[in-house]
Amino acid sequence: MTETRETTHFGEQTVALEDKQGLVDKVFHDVADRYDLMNDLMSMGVHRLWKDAMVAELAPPKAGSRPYKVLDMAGGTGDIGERIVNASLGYADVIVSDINADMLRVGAERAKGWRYPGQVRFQEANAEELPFESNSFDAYTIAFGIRNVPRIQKALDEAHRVLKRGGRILVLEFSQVDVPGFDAVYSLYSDQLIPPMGRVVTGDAQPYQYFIESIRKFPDPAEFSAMLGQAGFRRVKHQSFTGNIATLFSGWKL
Ligand SMILES: C[S@@+](CC[C@H](N)C(=O)[O-])C[C@H]1O[C@@H](n2cnc3c(N)ncnc32)[C@H](O)[C@@H]1O
Repeated sequence: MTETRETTHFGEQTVALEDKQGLVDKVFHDVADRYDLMNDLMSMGVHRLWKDAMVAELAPPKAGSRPYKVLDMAGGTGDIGERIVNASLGYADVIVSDINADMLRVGAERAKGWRYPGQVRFQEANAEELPFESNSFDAYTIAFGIRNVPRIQKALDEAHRVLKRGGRILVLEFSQVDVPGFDAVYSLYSDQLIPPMGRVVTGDAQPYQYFIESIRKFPDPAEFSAMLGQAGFRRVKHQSFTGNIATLFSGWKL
């Protein structure tokens, strides 16, 4: 009898579901030290505007009678965590959590120069199995992280579990560009320029080949919104940025 193993995609490749995380971890291990520089180069700095827009949508409080706790999952080098704390003028308590210790190491180093370094904690964790108590966070954010997680639905279920009632999830992710005219230019840029740029900056084109391919495999906004609904989130909505290059999803645990 032949055993059938569950498969998924790693970029354009089909891989066993249990192998994907190791492959993803290697990608981010390889690029960790150059990750922030590459983000600026690849997006020509625009990722900063999308991240600012995400944090503006969250609008974290600047004061209150109890702590405002945020889990920034797949938080990598801490861009979102820093922005949330700054937007709250140091009031928010943020855990930047990621499965990759190298990304967190770079983040912790960067945090030494931040305005409110004491308000951000870095903690290694897998989005699929969070080591946090149920009903413990006011907000859960994840930027450009969810498409890398092998079992996306499991991660969304976990996000719902750890949020308090009344808590909010925000997911920022790349999407398929389908604006006539712009889609061809964007495809050309993604396929022809980003991997070679990755080779020059990080010494390896492969991780950036994976980044491009993984964007193409990510569910479209309607499908992903349905997954948020399946996890229990309500009032799910999304907005697109820069000709649909990125999409911000929002949902509430009611
Ligand atoms: C493209 S980076 C995004 C980093 C950061 N949020 C940002 O916007 O710059 C994706 C991150 O997802 C993390 N990641 C991948 N799989 C994960 C998982 N199962 N659990 C937690 N983090 C994961 C990677 O280690 C990586 O740091």
